[in-house]
Amino acid sequence: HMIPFLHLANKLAERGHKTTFLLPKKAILHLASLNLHTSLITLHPITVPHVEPLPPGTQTASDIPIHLNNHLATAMDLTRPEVELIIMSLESKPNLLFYDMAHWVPEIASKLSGVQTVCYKVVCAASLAIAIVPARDLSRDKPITESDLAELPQGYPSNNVVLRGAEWQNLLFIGLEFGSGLTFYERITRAIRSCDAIAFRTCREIEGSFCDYMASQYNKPVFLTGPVLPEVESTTTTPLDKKWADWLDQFTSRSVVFCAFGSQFVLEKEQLKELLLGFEMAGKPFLVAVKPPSGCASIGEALPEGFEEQVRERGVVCGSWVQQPQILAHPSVGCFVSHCGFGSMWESLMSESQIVLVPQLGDQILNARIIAGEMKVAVEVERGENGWVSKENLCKAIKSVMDEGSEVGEMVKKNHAKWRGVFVGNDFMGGYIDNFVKDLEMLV
Ligand SMILES: O=c1ccn([C@@H]2O[C@H](COP(=O)(O)OP(=O)(O)O[C@H]3OC[C@@H](O)[C@H](O)[C@H]3O)[C@@H](O)[C@H]2O)c(=O)[nH]1
Repeated sequence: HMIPFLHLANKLAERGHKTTFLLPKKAILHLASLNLHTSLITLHPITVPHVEPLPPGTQTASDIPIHLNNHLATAMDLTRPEVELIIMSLESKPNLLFYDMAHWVPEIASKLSGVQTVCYKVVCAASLAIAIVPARDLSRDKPITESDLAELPQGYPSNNVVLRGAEWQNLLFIGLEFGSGLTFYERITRAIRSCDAIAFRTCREIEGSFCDYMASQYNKPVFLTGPVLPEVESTTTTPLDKKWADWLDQFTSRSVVFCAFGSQFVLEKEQLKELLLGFEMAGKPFLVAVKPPSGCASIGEALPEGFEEQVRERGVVCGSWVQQPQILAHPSVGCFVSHCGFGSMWESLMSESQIVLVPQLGDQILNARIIAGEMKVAVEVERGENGWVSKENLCKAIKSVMDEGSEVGEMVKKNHAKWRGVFVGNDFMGGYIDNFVKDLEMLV
């Protein structure tokens, strides 16, 4: 979630505003190149205390498997004294404090008169509206079941942007502990209830009704920042590494399939193998950048036998971080196979690639319902009954958007071009940020 906060700081800096951004040291190393206004944005380190059973040195969610995030939230809560000290010692008193899950930030703000707080949400508004609203009575003494969730909260504004059948299991985690004795539901509702304004990284054009629902549920103003993405071609952005630029350059326009699944999700080894066979089967050049699967120290251990030999001329599998926005902007890339994390969703919508979705977590499934189901700009890969994504289904989805003359491919391409025209035209993003700044000025 730190990347979109930094993108927002860049947009505020373009308009002359200063930000001090508190984040773990490791994240500073990773994100420093995204800071486009070093004179106005200070990346200030905080120390993440060790909490058992986290591996020593854990600093961010991408360091650990997702089931340990609960303990990382506890570690985050333990940074409170340091965060408070840093805020109190800033040269000039801030006007605004932005936070996400650190529900205690407004208590710090209350010690400084006239400081307003904004709870900034960088997942789709629908994912909060469907699960984390007062209309749901998810108090602790009642364990949450799939059937509790499957009943939509009263007034939820859609029958399409929903989960179906076993997909509801993906939301059961909201009833589990998420740091310092709070459930995820309690943490997020507390964080939202205590802010002065809620902000979403979304736009009215696709999520207006969900934002209105959140405003009425929490009785708070809701501000929208729009997608908040840097201009990839900008001279201030780091260019794509030569290694990848050279590799992509050898292929024809829009012929390469690129796959990435975000900063958190770790696949099972057998599922990754199956997906890789699906890429091979689709017959297009491909670049897959995913974390090594669970139980594997390196991506090499997870490759099907003889795979590297077989795909040598046209396929690469990389087990580390690549520059996703720059890769998506490369003219050889024609298809993005994505987990549909909210950041990747926006980056794919702004790109000219066809979009194939393999959503994993609850919010990603809702994002997929929005962009594949409602906007019809993407294709979601069909899963088997047990949740398995077969090589045949992945191959089918890729071919449906990449093969010349495919009706589905033509349809999503046309719809995507229409929406892309909205998002990149008429200073759409700039307009959202200008309005957001006006909203903030009214708040302070
Ligand atoms: O190799 C990579 C992988 C990812 N990235 C970048 O990392 C970001 C990933 O963000 P996403 O929101 O797509 O996905 P994450 O899985 O990391 O996010 C998390 O927060 C947002 C939620 O919607 C997701 O469900 C949650 O997993 C993107 O900006 C992407 O460009 C890289 O630059 N290189």
